[in-house]
Amino acid sequence: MANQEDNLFKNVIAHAKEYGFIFPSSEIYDGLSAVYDYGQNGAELKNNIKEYWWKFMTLLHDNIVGIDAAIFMHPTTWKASGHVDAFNDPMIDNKDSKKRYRADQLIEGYIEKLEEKIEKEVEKAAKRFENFDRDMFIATNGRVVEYKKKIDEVNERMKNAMGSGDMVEMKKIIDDLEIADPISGTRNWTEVRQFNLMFSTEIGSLADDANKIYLRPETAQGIFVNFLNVQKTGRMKIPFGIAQIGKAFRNEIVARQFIFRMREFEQMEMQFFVKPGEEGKWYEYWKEKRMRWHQTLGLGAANYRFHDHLNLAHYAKAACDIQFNFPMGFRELEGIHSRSDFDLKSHEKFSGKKLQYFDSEDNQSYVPYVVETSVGLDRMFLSVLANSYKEEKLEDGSDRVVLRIPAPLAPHKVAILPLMKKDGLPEKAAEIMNDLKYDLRCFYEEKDAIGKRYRRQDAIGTPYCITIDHQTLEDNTVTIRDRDTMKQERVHVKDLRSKLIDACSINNLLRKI
Ligand SMILES: Nc1ncnc2c1ncn2[C@@H]1O[C@H](COP(=O)(O)OP(=O)(O)OP(=O)(O)O)[C@@H](O)[C@H]1O
Repeated sequence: MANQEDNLFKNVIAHAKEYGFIFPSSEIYDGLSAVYDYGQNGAELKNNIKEYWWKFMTLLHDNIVGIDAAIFMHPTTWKASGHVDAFNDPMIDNKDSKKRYRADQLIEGYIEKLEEKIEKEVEKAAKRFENFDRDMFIATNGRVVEYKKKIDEVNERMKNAMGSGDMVEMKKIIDDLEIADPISGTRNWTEVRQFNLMFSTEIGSLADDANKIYLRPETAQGIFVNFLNVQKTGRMKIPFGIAQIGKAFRNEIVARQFIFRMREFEQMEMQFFVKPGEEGKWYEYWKEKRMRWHQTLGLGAANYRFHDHLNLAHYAKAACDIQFNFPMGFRELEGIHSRSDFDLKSHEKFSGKKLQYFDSEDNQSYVPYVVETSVGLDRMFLSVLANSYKEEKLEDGSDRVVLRIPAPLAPHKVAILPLMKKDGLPEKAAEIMNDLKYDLRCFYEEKDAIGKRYRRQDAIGTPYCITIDHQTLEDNTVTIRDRDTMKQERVHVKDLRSKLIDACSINNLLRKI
């Protein structure tokens, strides 16, 4: 990360704490690594993101229903899903810095550097030649062709090593590429070891292996095991989807970068069950739909891109990420996976129960194929927070920090500010608030000068401030101040509701998708 972006990210993190968005977990005991608590403003923002997702899935699609499965599941679930045997990350330690890394991420970092080199060559050439043909240049320039060859070769070696669980080969790749620890600068590495990411605990009073259960590492399996329950009781016809929002737990090897990679986090997942053979069509459909959902938020379309997976899981037909331009660069925000019938078939095998759908049109039973969309709620939160955070210099020479959070997601939609604490202004303000509070989350404040109060609302992203002054008592008008433009206009109290609801409603945002 470049220094400037690094500093900005640090400021975002500090701001999130100072203004009640995110606190380190159990902070009075010095915190717990990669675990965070959401504060009074964070919880509201998070709930609004959930609502935007949940309503998109379950209101806008009459063939998608939502469930809420338990975190604990029968331990065989995780045998069937492959997590007990294969939910591992390869870890490696540097003996000098004593830092721990994911071996695959070290190798990916090497590949990223080659990709950056290619981009630099492209940029240089684009400046030199008129009518520059990027694809032609990449296909023919000697240096770029070499870089690309190297990338393919490394990717192929890593894919094979990860696929077969060959950790000796993973270590060899790191040695061959002469990858050094960014901290110590040395290549004094340990062997690469597999590390299972699932947390386990015991159920009941006996602490022995027979009672061992796991904290779910993904919410998807709660959907798969309930597939027939939902299909039958909801009389669902294929294609249909099951959506869920819930906690997931992963003992991540390297948990840095604030809430981007946590050990306890939340996922918003939807499994879409389709007829075998139709998964390709639905995969494309969901890719497009999910991208539109993101872009409608208004954080800037250019901040999103697709990234196709080259290394597919053995059961996957296709997989891609929607990446977001986080402060540390483009990273995965959401995964879209065509998972075939792997999960349901595997649960059939391990449970001995049929998980088939009877298609009355074709008069046949089959195990449906699945297309999954899976987005991290905390990563969504980070994308909104980091993108909204702005340090601005104003015309009068002063500074302000403002969170330009999309209005429908803002923790508070409107601040109600009586200009003074006397002359009946607080009473009038309370009257206005009592009318608005059923539709819009309001923040009431009467302390300090109005300018100071505006700044505090800017810092928590409140899109509108309403000031009640003496004129309000005469003609029932108030001033509305817009967070982003800082412009103020005089509005009649009776017009407030419709004006504010229009701008702040999640339902209106959903209409734009
Ligand atoms: N440790 C984590 N902390 C926060 N969010 C996470 C974490 N792991 C996964 N997610 C979120 O859940 C989504 C779906 O999970 P999935 O298993 O596809 O992630 P993943 O491919 O393992 O992610 P990564 O490659 O970043 O570890 C991800 O796109 C991400 O938004």
